Amino acid sequence: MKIVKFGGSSVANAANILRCINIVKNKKSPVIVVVSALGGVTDLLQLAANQASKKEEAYHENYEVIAHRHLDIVRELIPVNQQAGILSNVLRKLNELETLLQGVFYLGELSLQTKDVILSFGERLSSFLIGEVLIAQGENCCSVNCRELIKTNNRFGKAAVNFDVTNTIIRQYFAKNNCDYYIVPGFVAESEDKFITTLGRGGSDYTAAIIAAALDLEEVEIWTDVSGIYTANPKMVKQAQVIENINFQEAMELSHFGAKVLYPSALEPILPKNITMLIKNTFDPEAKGSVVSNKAHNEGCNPIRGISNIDKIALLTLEGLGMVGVVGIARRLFEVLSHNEINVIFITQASSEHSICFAISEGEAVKAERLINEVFQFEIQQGKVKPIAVEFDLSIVAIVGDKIKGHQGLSGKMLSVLGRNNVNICAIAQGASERNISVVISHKDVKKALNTLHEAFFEEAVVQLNLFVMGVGNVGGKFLEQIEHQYAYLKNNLKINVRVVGMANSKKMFFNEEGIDLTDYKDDLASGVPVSQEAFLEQIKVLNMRNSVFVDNTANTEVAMTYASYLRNSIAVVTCNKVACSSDYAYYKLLRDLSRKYNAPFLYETNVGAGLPIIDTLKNLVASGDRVKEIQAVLSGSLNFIFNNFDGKLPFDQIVHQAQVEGYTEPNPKIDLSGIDVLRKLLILMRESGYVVEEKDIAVDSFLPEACLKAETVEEFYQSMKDNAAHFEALYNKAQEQEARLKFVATYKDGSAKVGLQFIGKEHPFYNLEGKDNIVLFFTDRYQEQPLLIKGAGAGAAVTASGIFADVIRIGNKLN
Ligand SMILES: NC(=O)C1=CN([C@@H]2O[C@H](COP(=O)(O)OP(=O)(O)OC[C@H]3O[C@@H](n4cnc5c(N)ncnc54)[C@H](O)[C@@H]3O)[C@@H](O)[C@H]2O)C=CC1
Ligand SMILES: N[C@@H](CC=O)C(=O)O
Repeated sequence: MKIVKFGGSSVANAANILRCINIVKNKKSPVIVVVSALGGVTDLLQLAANQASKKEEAYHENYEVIAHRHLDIVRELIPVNQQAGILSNVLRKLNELETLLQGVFYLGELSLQTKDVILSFGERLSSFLIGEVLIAQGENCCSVNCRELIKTNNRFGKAAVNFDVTNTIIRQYFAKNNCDYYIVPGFVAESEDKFITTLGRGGSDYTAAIIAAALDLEEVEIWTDVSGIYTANPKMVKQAQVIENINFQEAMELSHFGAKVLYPSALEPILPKNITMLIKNTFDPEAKGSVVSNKAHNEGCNPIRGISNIDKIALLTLEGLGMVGVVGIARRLFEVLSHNEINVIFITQASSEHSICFAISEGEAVKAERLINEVFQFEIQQGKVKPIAVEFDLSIVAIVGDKIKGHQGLSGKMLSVLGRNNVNICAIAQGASERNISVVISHKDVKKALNTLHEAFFEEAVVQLNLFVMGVGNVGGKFLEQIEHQYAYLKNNLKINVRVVGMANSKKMFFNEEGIDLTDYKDDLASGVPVSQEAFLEQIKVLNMRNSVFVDNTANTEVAMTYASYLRNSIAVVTCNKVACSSDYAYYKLLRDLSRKYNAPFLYETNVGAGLPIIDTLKNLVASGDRVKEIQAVLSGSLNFIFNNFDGKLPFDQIVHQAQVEGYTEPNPKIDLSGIDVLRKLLILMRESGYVVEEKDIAVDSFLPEACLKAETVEEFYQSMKDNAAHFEALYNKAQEQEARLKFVATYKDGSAKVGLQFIGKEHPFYNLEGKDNIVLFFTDRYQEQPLLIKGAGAGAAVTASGIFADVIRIGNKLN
């Protein structure tokens, strides 16, 4: 004999019922088929009953929906010539239901006992219909009256089964009947006083388990709408996988903590008898499913079997100095909850006994608050205990596994991955069984927490980075191109999965939680919504994704001023925009402090020398105790390019334009030519060397004529260069006369810093600096005679983008 149980979604409509019948008929008979109510009907019955008890006429509309759903199934699945008798039976049951609801409406009262009768109609109707469909198909099928089979006490709503009586009745029933199929309504039972009772949440699974245990069957099949118990809720975690084998305790723990595939009560009868439970998908019968058994599973070495969550939780804290060492506080607290049937999901108590903290379902929090404050009224008046504190909008997330107890560092790992992603933990508990570690967190963080933990415990090999890219121009565009090109390499070789989730330019912003397709992001971006810095950050906060990185590829001050908000939300910042690090020292310091405080990387390697490893090298020098005493550098790729190419033949402004077209200048080339860009870079190098300096501490010796300096727009700037062509020619000629080359040099020595154009002679190491190259010489305590020298291409979209890319990979490597 076999036993299978179909959940509500499996029997939600005619098509699904036929699927179930197909599954059943593929099994060797006899088969006991336990069914739930049609999907959604129990909720509708509950709603209608509540509405009726509040004298809301709307209950009738819900009743009508219930009636039609069942009548439709008769019409769709029973041949017309056989419908009459079945329809009249269904209508009789529906009339009974309607009369009951009317009674509740007139009385304005709904007892638990009446509610059980109303709810029982769901399973009674579904089982009757499914039995009749099988009979109509010519099968030898018995419809079992579950009230005769399962006997309980009178605790309506969640009756306790009398196993002695029930087991005997079940054995006798199946011994004396000889059907191929037995259709049993789940969830419903009868008290010894002959009242209808129900078995509580997950009652149909429980019914199947009770029958399987009574008959000593080998296995119970639970057919549902998912392919088994997953490592996490697959609706929240895309990478969740089915757990093919799991033991009873782990399954119990996971289901207690919200894995809704089965309810812990369903395991109780089968656990002592070692009956296996198989969880299968009605909509994918070929999928393997999950086997729940009493076997220990040692395959692999992952001590965590799954991660689950319970939402809509409230956390209540009773605290006060008057609690310390006083016997009976906990008893009084939990007694009042128990007397009022308030289920406690999670408890933790500080060893100081100064407070007890526990979690219950949010819907019961207001009632619990009132009851507890009444119980402790005296202590509260005396100031010994504070009125109970209630926090709403919380969830519990638990990691579960039998082998947790044998592994060190799992709670540390759990807390650190959550902390790194800015998930605040309100309370922590590790069950005495050490089979789970659970934390209470804000509901808004649940998805992120589940994904982060899943990544850490199940996908350790690959870390996911979620990028939000501001600025997709010259540099930003190349950056996206490089990501697209390197995506597979990063995933396969570095185990970093880079996904661009949001992007913006100065007009529009666009988000796609699944990752933007970088092959044609331009259309997506054009279809986006108007950008604002606040809205961009807000959307990132709403998405609340793990390992989020904000990448600034603009030259914009407003954008630079948002970094603090990102870091405060534990969102890493990578930037090639020099404005933030060269603004007030206080802001630069704040950003570095926030980065440390919120464990959110703040990386800006490309601020000096584009893709050259200048800042990282400097950081390492300083961190290892070296001291920078002198800096000599050519830090402008565009100016180096311009003076290398200006030979007095082509006008100066045309060479500048060429540098801009090649992508070496700032969006506004005046920033380069006025020396501001180089000043910013020197300022950043000095700050990275440990000096507290401001912009005003660096002297700028500009080579631009007054008119160029006064130009307000890019067009005006070009015009002014054209107008002053003679000035630039004169500079060139003077250099020629001195057999020198023009280089825009940045220097720092003995507390004095300056930037300006210099005539560099042949003997100088800067003389042969080619194209758009940069060079920097660091004279330090350790590099006294021979400076540390870094040289190479210092401007250009591709090299800059690769510098930004390197910063992003640094973040990924740190997480891996
Ligand atoms: N070109 C180079 O060699 C190097 C450039 N950089 C830096 O790269 C940054 C970008 O330079 P390019 O790509 O050449 O500039 P670009 O002008 O080509 O691109 C700037 C992008 O930022 C966007 N943007 C501007 N203001 C914005 C705002 N308020 N909100 C949203 N988006 C905004 C623009 O729409 C555009 O997509 C600059 O900060 C520059 O200093 C750094 C190192 C080297
Ligand atoms: N405009 C800059 C580019 C890099 O910062 C330069 O010319 O060096």
